[in-house]
Amino acid sequence: MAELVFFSGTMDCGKSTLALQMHHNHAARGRDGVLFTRQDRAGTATISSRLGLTKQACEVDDETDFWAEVITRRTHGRPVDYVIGDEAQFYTAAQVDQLARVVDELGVDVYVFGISTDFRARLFPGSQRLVELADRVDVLQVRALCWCGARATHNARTVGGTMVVEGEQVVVGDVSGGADEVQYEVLCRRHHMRRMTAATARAAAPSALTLVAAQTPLDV
Ligand SMILES: Nc1ncnc2c1ncn2[C@@H]1O[C@H](COP(=O)(O)OP(=O)(O)O)[C@@H](O)[C@H]1O
Ligand SMILES: Cc1cn([C@H]2C[C@H](O)[C@@H](COP(=O)(O)O)O2)c(=O)[nH]c1=O
Repeated sequence: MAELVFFSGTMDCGKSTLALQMHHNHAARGRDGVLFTRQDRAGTATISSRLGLTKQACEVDDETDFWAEVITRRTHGRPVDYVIGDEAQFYTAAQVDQLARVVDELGVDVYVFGISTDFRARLFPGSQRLVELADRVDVLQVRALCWCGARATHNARTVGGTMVVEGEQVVVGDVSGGADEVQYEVLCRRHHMRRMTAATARAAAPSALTLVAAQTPLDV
């Protein structure tokens, strides 16, 4: 039976890598798939993994109708056995409904990848709808780590290393970048709630942070 699976995790935990691996494995067995993404860091119509893989994909925007995308391809003779969607947090709730319909009425497997929560630890609308509708939510097993060594569960937005809690929900960016730029850092819940990034922890207690590197996770 076809299924809608939401593969979720923090930024930088390997979601895009897994999306491209799944595509490779299915395509290698002769299955026909369509790749989608929205606002990838590397540019329009691209799925990019920090491990270096990139693949062309269809860019999703507010007008995209996944039902129509699949029906059109099938009308033109493509079987469309599966759909892979990256950066699914940026999809609209209506688009997630379309994906569920593609699974249920067309028997297409839909595998979507994205972060669940934003820099304020609030669900993105697309992710919320996926949690509501997916047959399964799979949390990626590769652990992204907080600076303290604990499993990172939250995404912080930083400017100059300091966590910010005001701003637009969507600001495309990376976990590394120029010091003054908006960037992101993954944290455990405790340090997200305390707004304690690696830079602020280092400034507050340089020796404690050095210690953390040696004994992880540490109760700081
Ligand atoms: N130089 C590297 N060597 C080995 N693994 C790396 C390297 N750079 C990134 N990675 C791996 O790639 C992961 C990020 O993969 P990516 O698919 O881009 O993440 P996501 O889509 O979840 O943001 C990191 O968690 C790490 O495991
Ligand atoms: C937390 C958060 C993230 N984003 C953006 C930043 C990146 O462009 C993507 C996540 O990409 P990744 O492949 O999972 O690293 O989302 C955002 O716009 N708003 C946020 O709050």
